[in-house]
Amino acid sequence: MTDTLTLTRPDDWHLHLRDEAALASVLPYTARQFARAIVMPNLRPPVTTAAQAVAYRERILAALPEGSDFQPLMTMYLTDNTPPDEIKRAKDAGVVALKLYPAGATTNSDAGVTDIRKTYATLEAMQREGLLFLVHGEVTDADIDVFDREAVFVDRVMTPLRAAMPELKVVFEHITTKEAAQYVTDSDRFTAATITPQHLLYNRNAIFTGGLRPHYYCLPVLKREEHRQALLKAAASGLPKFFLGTDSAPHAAQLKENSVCGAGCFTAVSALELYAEAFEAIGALDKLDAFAGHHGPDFYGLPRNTGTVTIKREAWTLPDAVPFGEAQLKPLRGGDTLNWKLVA
Ligand SMILES: NC(=O)N[C@@H](CC(=O)O)C(=O)O
Ligand SMILES: [Zn+2]
Ligand SMILES: [Zn+2]
Repeated sequence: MTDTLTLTRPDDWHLHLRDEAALASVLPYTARQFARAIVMPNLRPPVTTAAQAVAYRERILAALPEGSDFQPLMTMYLTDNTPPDEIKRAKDAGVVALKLYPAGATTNSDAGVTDIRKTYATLEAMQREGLLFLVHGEVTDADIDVFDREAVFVDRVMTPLRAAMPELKVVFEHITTKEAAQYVTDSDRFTAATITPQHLLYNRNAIFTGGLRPHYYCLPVLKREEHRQALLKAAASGLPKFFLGTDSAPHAAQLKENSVCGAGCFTAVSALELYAEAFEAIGALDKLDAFAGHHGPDFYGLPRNTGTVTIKREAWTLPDAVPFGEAQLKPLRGGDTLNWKLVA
């Protein structure tokens, strides 16, 4: 049995840091585990311009713990009206990607895209400039069952998008279904996907175990077991198109434990440990290093990190709650004992 695992220092390719006091509360957890992270732009108001992305990066750097060399990788929120000439400014400002939030699909997506064809001129500019396109892959039509929204997105949006923009690098974010896993597996080298720890560890029963469990509610929502199995297979396949993206998405506890519960699981405190648990359960710990530390930078065209981190088999209890500005934040699995621990 493996008891100590040394991994390439990993990056988180999908992360929500929020802003102000909330940012200051959650950033140290990620900066401790990861060298870099793709920072999502769904603030209120969203980060829609290069200038806003630069200002947000400054606020993140200012909130970092003393001595941290964590590097935020900035994204912008695509709208129906993002002008194509903003892409050149974005590139010059060091922005690496734009994010598609279909209007109404998830947390802070009201300003999102109503019809992707409206954005094609901007996507063409991204293809030219080499910026990546990150997609929340769910259709939002009220007549589509919530559990089918990702699979329908593959047919209605992904397939035509790939045909129209074949050399745009697209990351299908936080995939949750066998249809998405299959689509990405079969596609060419311009398409990749991130996978969260919760979608590797849980199926939709977790939301309903002994009562309604708001901390297991995120979007896209957890799916049936057959989908979880397909995601595990993809994550452990060794294919370079699948990589780590926690989608750690903090919401104050009082807004999760509420009559309307916000979507998002907060996993930043123990992200690597949760992935290790998922990979170990299928005997694939040897595949974790490339998933967490190689495939992401390779796809983004960035250098791999040179340092390492070590995780150990050691029982520890995840805190029930941590501060979140003035509020409290409940980590997924808070209060539980985890069997892997990041030690250095
Ligand atoms: N995943 C989630 O359930 N929530 C994310 C938004 C997102 O990534 O869709 C959030 O910002 O809270
Ligand atoms: Zn999303
Ligand atoms: Zn997200």
